[in-house]
Amino acid sequence: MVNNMAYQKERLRRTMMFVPGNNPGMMKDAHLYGADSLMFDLEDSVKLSEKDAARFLVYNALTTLNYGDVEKVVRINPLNTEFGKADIDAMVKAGVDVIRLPKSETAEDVIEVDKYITECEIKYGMEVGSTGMMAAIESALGVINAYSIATASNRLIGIALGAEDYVTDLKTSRTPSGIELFAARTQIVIASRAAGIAALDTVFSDVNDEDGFRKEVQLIKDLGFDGKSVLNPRQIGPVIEIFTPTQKEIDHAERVIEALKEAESKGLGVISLDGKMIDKPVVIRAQRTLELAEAAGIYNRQKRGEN
Ligand SMILES: CC(=O)SCCNC(=O)CCNC(=O)[C@H](O)C(C)(C)COP(=O)(O)OP(=O)(O)OC[C@H]1O[C@@H](n2cnc3c(N)ncnc32)[C@H](O)[C@@H]1OP(=O)(O)O
Ligand SMILES: O=C([O-])CC(=O)C(=O)O
Ligand SMILES: [Mg+2]
Repeated sequence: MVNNMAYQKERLRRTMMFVPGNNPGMMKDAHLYGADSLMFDLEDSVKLSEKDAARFLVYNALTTLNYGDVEKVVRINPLNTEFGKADIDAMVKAGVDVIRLPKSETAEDVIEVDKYITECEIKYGMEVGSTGMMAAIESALGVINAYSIATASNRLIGIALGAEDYVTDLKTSRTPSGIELFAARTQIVIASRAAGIAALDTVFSDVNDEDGFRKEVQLIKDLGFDGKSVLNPRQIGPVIEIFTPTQKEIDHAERVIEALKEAESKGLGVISLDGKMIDKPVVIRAQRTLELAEAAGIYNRQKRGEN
């Protein structure tokens, strides 16, 4: 690994909205809906005859439109297609934040893309390492190799599940309970945590089924994911709502931290709050709740005397 500077790893990535790279109308307004990240797609939403035109459109969108603070991600075509290298070259040149590699199966897949990004950064006089990367895992082999994929490059900000391709590889299909994805989801979250990067869940295809969508979002939050890929602006609100700490959770987290301070002042390692034991892991979770609330703009730790 040659990169010496890594693209910003930590930031809110609750919602990453796919935007088809051949749809200028959607690209123009995509940042107005409140997604944390936009993922312009050059891969499976673009047919073969439009690959070059889509690359050109996304390049122009990235270099001429102002997407503000929204993170800009581009899903490229894999390097074993005739489009992969041209996609990387154009997106690095455009100054994209993150390149998403679909269908990552091995660490070598990631390393190959990392190396080509480095070549392009040098070619365009950019700082090596300034382009981030994420790897989508969409096959049984990818799931087996999740940890080696997640640790293959310093550029990686996260790994993601691509469930439509994954269930096809598994010779099954998606069900309302999501049982067929349980092992892959768990493996991806564990691998991402062990690697110190984010875990992003896959799309939910029925954009009109809000109840089913909410159930899935709650499930993936409980499993430990940081966020979810979404297909439609209507899916952004429910994810943000479910991933943002409630006032009750914030109040409880503050009381936990107060209880810790009290325990410390008394020279105790463990203290009870409402009859429940408060020890170090509970305090770490409370701190994370406050960090997430602060990142979501609904809490100010400094103002509340926390740090
Ligand atoms: C397995 C995979 O690889 S999945 C990844 C690839 N797939 C994609 O990228 C698909 C992205 N999503 C879409 O194309 C669409 O949202 C669909 C096809 C799912 C649904 O389309 P519609 O029912 O027409 O959407 P809907 O009526 O809710 O659109 C409302 C508005 O949101 C806009 N919009 C919808 N989806 C998106 C999007 N993904 N990005 C930006 N804008 C969008 C529409 O342009 C429309 O704008 P307007 O009111 O200014 O005309
Ligand atoms: O990455 C995603 O969520 C969409 C995708 O390509 C898949 O499900 O195969
Ligand atoms: Mg896919």
